[in-house]
Amino acid sequence: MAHATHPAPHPSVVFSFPTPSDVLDPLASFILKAQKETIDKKGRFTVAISGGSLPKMLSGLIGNPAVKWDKWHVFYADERVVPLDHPDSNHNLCMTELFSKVPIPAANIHTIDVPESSSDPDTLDLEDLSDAYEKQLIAEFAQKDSARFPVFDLILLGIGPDGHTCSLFPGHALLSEEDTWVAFIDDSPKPPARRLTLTYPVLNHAARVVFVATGVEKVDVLSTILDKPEEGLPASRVRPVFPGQVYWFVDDAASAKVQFGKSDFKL
Ligand SMILES: O=C1O[C@H](COP(=O)(O)O)[C@@H](O)[C@H](O)[C@H]1O
Repeated sequence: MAHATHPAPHPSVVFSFPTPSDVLDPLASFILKAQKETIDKKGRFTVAISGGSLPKMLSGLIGNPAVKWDKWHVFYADERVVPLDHPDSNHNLCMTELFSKVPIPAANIHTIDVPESSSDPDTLDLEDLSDAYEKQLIAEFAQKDSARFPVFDLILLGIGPDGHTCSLFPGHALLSEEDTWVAFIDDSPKPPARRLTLTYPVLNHAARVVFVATGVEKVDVLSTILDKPEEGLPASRVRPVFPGQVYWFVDDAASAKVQFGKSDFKL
């Protein structure tokens, strides 16, 4: 069977700033520009968001009247299978750092189906949970366009010091997932072990993927991701199909060893 040929993905764009706090305003401005372009065209803004250090880096959006929170439709790029109010939950973290501080309608935040204060989330079936989360994505995306995979307007990701992103870990079988939109993992090398994650087919159909990484603990992995993509670390494999684009918002401590060209930030 003949396969459609796609133009090669755009090279990543890397912005580096002196300190983590210098990242906040440019990142917020970038997100606002993406929001405006998208809402002007289709009236809603679909966003996937990670946990870890990322939510705190979105503080430049808090109190900004230009953010149209009622148009945001938020999914989690990955989630730990723990109660939604558990300290390990990415939703709990995003609520604490961002969503509790802004007027986003609760219905626009799509969580996995693990009740708050659930006493034994380990009894929940991971396949059922990932299927249910995929159904939430289908409800948002599949009826609005005929694309085989959802096209997020913006995916906001972090990286671990081992090069993982979402819950896609080095050497794991999930790196080869080509079909499902949401997958589960029960052997995450970083606790907690049981997680759901968006897959590469979803990440690699996004309109924009923004990685945020700061601090000296990311310095070695960032140069491997950007300068040695042939090593195949999970974050290096995020290469959205044309016209999708990857952007990096990093600080100088994290990018100190990066040879890959950096761009001046301008909107
Ligand atoms: O476990 C996770 O780790 C990554 C990276 O976290 P960070 O604290 O080093 O930024 C995060 O992006 C992901 O959402 C989370 O589940």
